[in-house]
Amino acid sequence: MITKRLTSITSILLLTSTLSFAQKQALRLHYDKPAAVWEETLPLGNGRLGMMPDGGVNDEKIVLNDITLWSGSPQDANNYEAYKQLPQIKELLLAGKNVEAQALIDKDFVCKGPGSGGARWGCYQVLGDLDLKFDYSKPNAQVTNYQRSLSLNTAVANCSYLVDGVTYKREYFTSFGDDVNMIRLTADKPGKLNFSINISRLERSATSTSGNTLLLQGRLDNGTDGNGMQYQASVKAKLTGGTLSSTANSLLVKNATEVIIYISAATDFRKPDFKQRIQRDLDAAVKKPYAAQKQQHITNYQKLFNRVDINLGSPESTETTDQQLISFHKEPGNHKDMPVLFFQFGRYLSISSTRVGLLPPNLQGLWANQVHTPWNGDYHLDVNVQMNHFPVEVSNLSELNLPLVELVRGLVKPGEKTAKAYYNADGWVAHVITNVWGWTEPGESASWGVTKAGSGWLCSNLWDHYAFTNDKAYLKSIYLILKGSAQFYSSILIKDPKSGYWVTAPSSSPENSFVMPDGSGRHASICIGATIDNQIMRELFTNVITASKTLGIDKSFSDTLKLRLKQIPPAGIISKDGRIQEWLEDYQETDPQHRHISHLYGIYPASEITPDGTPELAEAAKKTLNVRGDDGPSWSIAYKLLFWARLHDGNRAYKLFTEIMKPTTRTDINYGSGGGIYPNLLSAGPPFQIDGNFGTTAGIAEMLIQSHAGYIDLLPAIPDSWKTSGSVKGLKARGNFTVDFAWKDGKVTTYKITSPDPRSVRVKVNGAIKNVTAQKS
Ligand SMILES: C[C@@H]1O[C@@H](O)[C@@H](O)[C@H](O)[C@@H]1O
Repeated sequence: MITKRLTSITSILLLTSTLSFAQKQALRLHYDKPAAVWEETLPLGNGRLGMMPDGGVNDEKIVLNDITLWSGSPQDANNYEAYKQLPQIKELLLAGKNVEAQALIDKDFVCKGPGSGGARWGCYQVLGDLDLKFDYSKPNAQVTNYQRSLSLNTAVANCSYLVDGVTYKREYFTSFGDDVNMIRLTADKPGKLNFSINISRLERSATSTSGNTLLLQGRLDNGTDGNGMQYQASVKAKLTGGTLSSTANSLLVKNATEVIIYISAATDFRKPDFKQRIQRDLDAAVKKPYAAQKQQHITNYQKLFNRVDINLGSPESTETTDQQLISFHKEPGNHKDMPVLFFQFGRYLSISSTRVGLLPPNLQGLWANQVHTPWNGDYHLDVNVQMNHFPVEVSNLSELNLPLVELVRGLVKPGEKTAKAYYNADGWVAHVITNVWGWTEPGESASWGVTKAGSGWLCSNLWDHYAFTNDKAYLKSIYLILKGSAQFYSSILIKDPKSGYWVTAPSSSPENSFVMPDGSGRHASICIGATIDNQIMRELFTNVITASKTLGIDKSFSDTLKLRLKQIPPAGIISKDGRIQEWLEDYQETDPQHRHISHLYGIYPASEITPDGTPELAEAAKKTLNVRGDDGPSWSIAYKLLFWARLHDGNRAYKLFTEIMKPTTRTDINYGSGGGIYPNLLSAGPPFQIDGNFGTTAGIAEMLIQSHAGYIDLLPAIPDSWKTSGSVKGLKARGNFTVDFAWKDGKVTTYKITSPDPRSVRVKVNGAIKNVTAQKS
């Protein structure tokens, strides 16, 4: 009886009042000292430009970024003779000679040239460093009242401190509106601001001034004649009081009371007129009143950020964020503010690191302080770039999936060449890594480089955007991408006489290897029909069949895929010891705790293995995860969190959240264990790698709402520590539904489901699945 009444108008009223409390949450990162290292600086960005100020009192260093700044250039490193080796490679594999097949692949079936290790492949690079050197009347005067913060509600950072009776304030934002970086400095006593402005870069740069404009210009190495991408940053300062002058390579501010610094930057990536654009943006920004610019920035940012609220019933912590992280890791149960802060920080990072019409977030989003970034700061396709987009749909930032869609669309043509060169196959393929130059070739080593799950996995992200938006026009616009990928996998399958299944060959499970079962103790990576290939094909073929039906096209191709679904291996095969096999054969792993868990792709992002639909496989998956352990780079722990959430074990998922949230300062490149979170809440591989942030954000949402199993599931994996009470506003479910709900003692008390096209929807509330009618949003 109660439940029935609760879905009426009264519940909605009840709900709305609860949520208005949530909306007032102040979400910020804050500290009581300047950043001592880059991993303590505050990330600001507007999806194209970025800056990370350290808040230094005497010397402020601000690292600048532009998401398009890449060295290297387009190249064709396909080995067009490679497909001729395929018959022999397949023969060796079917004969169980995996090591020999791998050797042949290393010889003739990888990319030509140095691949990702070469200058032509390129890497994402830092733009430069802006340095502000301050003169205070009493140089070594004591600094007091220091505070530094970043508001997630406004995407504005601040710092302030007191020196010699003068309060100095700085405000920073990367404008969502004027598309320039802006820094406003004030002193509460007239004429107290004295500092120099310098800009520099470690290499390939020239700093100069033209009038009172400071310029940093250069050209990166394209790996051929050295004349690669051009870039420029132009800096202007607007003063209240005092004087501005310039030297050959710096600006000098004397006796000012307020200074606004504007940094406009761009590259010639798809923009030959980039210099005009920089000047236009700079001139326009300098003319506008600051308060209006700041308000415009906040309004544009909040259009995305304010769509979602989460409240776990605890007030904002009073500790500084670095202290809060330490306290949380010590006593997770007592600090429910951290999951909310970390979740919303993930949404903030999505909004700040990509924008429609440009590039998706790379391994470091868009924040880099090096010329040579770890793993080239590229787009890894065997979990990393996909994980960067795991949270965007459910956390109501759907349009931020579109830059990835366009990156993938750009891989189809080069991917068709690669499919022909290596497999003489139809369709298109991409392997383990790509860059802004359209790389689809295998990598330079067989041990990791010939995994071809990347393109199929990307299609899963593309499908998700359709599943969550229900946008048929979008589906039509991506259909040929999905079809081309399905064509590739379908056309390279061979029949494995031993298992009778049709499988991919050569195949491999991302970056993992096994012990040869021939007693030689040798290790190999190359096999036939790795589990992830089978799971990706099952999901992709099913999606293409659904798309062709929805669009009323391509029936014959859809029928070939229906046949293929009967021929390829199932989503999971249970091994002798009760786990999900990573490979078609029950090989012994070389590293049972390996960071990649690719054979559980069928649980997330796919939904081929579910507790209700495939209970045995779900149990086997739990065994697999228990052996894999809870350690690894942040992305790996975040992925395990997602699996346990999909397996509906909220407490285990929460335990993994606490594992992720361990404070770290390590920055060495580490493949194995490690993980951790830096004082600025960015996630560590180590080093800094943003997929841990995004994977965890998706994981928190997955504990509160799921919609992949054919119904909307509220609180599917809520941990005990969140059960007391809480509320959510604006999370999304597949079918283009927006869901607000609240709970008490682990039970949903009220919920509201809306949609632009209201219709009946199945929802699971407190264990019961029912049909309700969504309301018009
Ligand atoms: C960027 C790198 O990508 C893969 O190689 C992962 O296995 C590593 O852990 C790292 O995340």
